[in-house]
Amino acid sequence: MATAGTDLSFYDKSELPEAKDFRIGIVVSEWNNDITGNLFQGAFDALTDCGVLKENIVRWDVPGSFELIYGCKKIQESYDMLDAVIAIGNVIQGETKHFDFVCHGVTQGITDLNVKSDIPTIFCVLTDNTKQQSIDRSGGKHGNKGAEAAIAAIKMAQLRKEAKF
Ligand SMILES: Nc1c(NC[C@H](O)[C@H](O)[C@H](O)CO)[nH]c(=O)[nH]c1=O
Ligand SMILES: CC(=O)[C@@H](O)COP(=O)(O)O
Repeated sequence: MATAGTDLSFYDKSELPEAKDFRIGIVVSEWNNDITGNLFQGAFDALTDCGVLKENIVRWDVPGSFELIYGCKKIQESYDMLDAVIAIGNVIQGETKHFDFVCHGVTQGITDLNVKSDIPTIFCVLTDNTKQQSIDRSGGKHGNKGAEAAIAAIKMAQLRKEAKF
């Protein structure tokens, strides 16, 4: 099922766990910062709407999506009590194959983090053919993928919490 026809911002709070004690790290790429800024705001607003305290959300910025890998690794090492991390980026196809390598690299890197780390890292990286597709998915007609990522972060933090017992 494609994003088209869905609302990335939709969630039902009644279906979500208590989130007031969760601590969330958010690493944001500066490339296409108009888009990533909207994704961050969507994530932040959804997290706080679902009960996460503002003081329990920490944001780090990195130059580009490829640096999300290192940033997400280091934020986990720097704050040893995080319950989930959200990686926010926006990669848009240019003239060359660089898009393919950045997207593959970020995907593999964040996958590796989820394998090696005890803290879930949520993949909130838009990999779009056009700027309009990115606009549509960061608060436009398809909603905000940042909100979707926030809900995933809460659910995975709860899964991790329950898995400890
Ligand atoms: N073209 C985009 C990039 N490119 C930069 C890389 O992510 C990386 O910062 C650079 O190769 C240095 O290591 N990054 C994006 O996030 N989005 C793009 O569209
Ligand atoms: C994803 C990228 O690095 C890309 O946007 C850069 O553009 P170009 O392929 O034209 O160099």
